[in-house]
Amino acid sequence: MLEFREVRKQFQVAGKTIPILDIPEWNVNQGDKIAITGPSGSGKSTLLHLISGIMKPDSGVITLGGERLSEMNEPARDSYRSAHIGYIMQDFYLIPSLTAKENIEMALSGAAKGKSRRGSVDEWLERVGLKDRGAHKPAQLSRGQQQRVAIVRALIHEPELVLADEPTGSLDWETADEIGNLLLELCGSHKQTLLVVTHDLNMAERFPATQHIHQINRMNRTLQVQEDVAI
Ligand SMILES: Nc1ncnc2c1ncn2[C@@H]1O[C@H](COP(=O)(O)OP(=O)(O)OP(=O)(O)O)[C@@H](O)[C@H]1O
Repeated sequence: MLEFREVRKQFQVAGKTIPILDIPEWNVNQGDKIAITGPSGSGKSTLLHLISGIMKPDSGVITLGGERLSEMNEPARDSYRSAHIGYIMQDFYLIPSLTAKENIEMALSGAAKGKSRRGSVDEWLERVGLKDRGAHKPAQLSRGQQQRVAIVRALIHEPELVLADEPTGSLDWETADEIGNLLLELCGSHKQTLLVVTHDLNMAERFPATQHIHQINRMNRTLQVQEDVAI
């Protein structure tokens, strides 16, 4: 469902070009559940930004669900993302002035407003243990509860692909455990593809597959060989 071919991404910083990702070939199948691990600064978030179309690669082809995402313009990538991808960001990005329910409803548009195939917003809130919290604003919720709202917002329109960037990064271990289980449970019973960037090894171990960014990124593979030699 997702293919990378000769994808390169670099950034310009203070007049210098810094290569970040160089991915010759990477394939993800529909329904795969993959934890992506790797050192800080190795390009994990950049990888998710490329997959979601938030960023474009400098060269190469990214194909998602049979569509060439890397060749779309920004509005087309944005509308592709809202229709097909659920993105759980590290800092939740809930709108502070809206209630939990209103934050979730934003992800449902047109005919789907108020209800998805897998139930109403209230049913989703109940499913994630927030039955009585729909009218609460983000500041009135704990971080774990805010993360549950962010998860429902990302999943309620039933995207084929779910991306999560450090979904347990700022949570205590017990809450992190619950959130990890919840994500796998909600995506597991459906043919949804789930890619999670995480530093949390407990979380990664729970996934059927773990891929280190070094395995995906040719440049990082070279770097790893050098590190190994240095050791
Ligand atoms: N917009 C940008 N402009 C310039 N450099 C950037 C930009 N975004 C990311 N970088 C750089 O690209 C590299 C990879 O960043 P990225 O956030 O993808 O790493 P990461 O593996 O997700 O790190 P972490 O685990 O710390 O979140 C870093 O060196 C970062 O400074």
